[in-house]
Amino acid sequence: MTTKETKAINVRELALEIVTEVLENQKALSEVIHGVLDKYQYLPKQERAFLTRLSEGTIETAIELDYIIEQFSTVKIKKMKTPIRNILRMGVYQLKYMNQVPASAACNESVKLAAKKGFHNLKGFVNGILRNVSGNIEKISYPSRTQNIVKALSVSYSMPEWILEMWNRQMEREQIEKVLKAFLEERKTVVRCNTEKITANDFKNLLLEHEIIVEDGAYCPTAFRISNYDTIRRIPGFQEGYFIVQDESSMLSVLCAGIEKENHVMDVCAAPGGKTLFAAELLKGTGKILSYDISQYKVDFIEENKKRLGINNVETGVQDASVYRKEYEQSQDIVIADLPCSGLGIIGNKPDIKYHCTLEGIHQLVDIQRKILSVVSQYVKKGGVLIYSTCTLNKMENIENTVWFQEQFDFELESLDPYLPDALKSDTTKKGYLTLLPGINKSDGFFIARFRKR
Ligand SMILES: C[S@@+](CC[C@H](N)C(=O)[O-])C[C@H]1O[C@@H](n2cnc3c(N)ncnc32)[C@H](O)[C@@H]1O
Repeated sequence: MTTKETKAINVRELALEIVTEVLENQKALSEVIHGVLDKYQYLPKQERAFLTRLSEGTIETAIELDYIIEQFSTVKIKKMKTPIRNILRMGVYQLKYMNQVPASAACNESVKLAAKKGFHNLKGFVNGILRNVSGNIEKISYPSRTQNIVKALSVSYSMPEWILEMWNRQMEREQIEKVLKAFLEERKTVVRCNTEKITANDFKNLLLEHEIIVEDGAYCPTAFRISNYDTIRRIPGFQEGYFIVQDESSMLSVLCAGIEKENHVMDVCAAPGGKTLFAAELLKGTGKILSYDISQYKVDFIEENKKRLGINNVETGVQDASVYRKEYEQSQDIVIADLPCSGLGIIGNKPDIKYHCTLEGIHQLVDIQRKILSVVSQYVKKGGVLIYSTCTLNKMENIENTVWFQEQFDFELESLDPYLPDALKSDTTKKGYLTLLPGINKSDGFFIARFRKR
């Protein structure tokens, strides 16, 4: 592709495509953005970064952007034509959050984009609103915290009100604000070094040699927080399988399993394989891991990671965890049940979750989680361990499921403390469960419970 041809690609138009797919058509941001970035791989690094920042940022702050737009528009945001609504959102995002974009460029490019999408008649409307926002950006008044705290937090942190109301019943106000703030902060990517192939120290030095910024993880010795890289696949050591992207919360859940050499482990909802492959590493080539997921498409991700990391003691397969298989009855030392969940703990990385999640969806997930737990608990040997984890923050899917499980089955919670760094030990970890909160802990939002079969 020549420079002339790349110039013809309007990055803001691509961002509009991403924002529309996610905010209007309920698509998952990670899939849409990867699709676009793959298709336009030849775009220079800077343009890819601009595209990512503009589309992710607009989605992340959409509730606040809508609030701002409505201060300056006589037409309600919901009544606007879809492309105009999203062009305005992106325009306001550039004005408010992208200092490197001159205000005139943010306005002019938005007007041009409106025309390109066939809305010549609305050029003046777009121009008028954006110029007005630009001239008054410092004077916008936000909803009062004393009058309506839920509305105020919803606008400031772009979090749907129903989620805040639910959290209000479950968490302290101070905790909620820390979590909300952390979701909007720029995050480093966390990777786990594959010590089957390279020592943590050599891996760190390799990254530093390539001018990647590296910090040690907060809780796990082989975890690193990295930044200043182009794409994951271009990081040195990726092809060689020296590392895998994995949050420390996920690593901790595997450590809490207390895996010992020769153990037989089953990971029932395993794709893309983060926990499976860490468990395999802890087994040091001994024992066996059965690693399943619901579709071949998903299992292919585990296989891809397994091959890249050079792990042999893992057998993968397609299996619906909610369907009982007699041959596994009481066969496993450890069952890892990292179940499908509403994902409210990973909104920082996947901001689309907050718009797509519903209370009804959560109730359905609780049913699925309970169904899977009741099936896979039968695969644990007597005296074996079951780890239940989710990457969500709500009591229904976490502690309430844990209590329910203990009441229904012959399992008891067991302390996590032998497996945790001191910084994470608490009254609840002693009882057998841990809730990690972004902004308070250096991780995604996550829940881990450890059960022993009687
Ligand atoms: C939270 S993710 C698992 C992440 C994985 N444990 C890791 O650490 O990389 C949940 C997984 O459950 C899978 N899943 C959903 N329903 C399932 C079912 N009924 N049986 C098996 N897997 C299922 C999804 O495809 C998804 O990959």
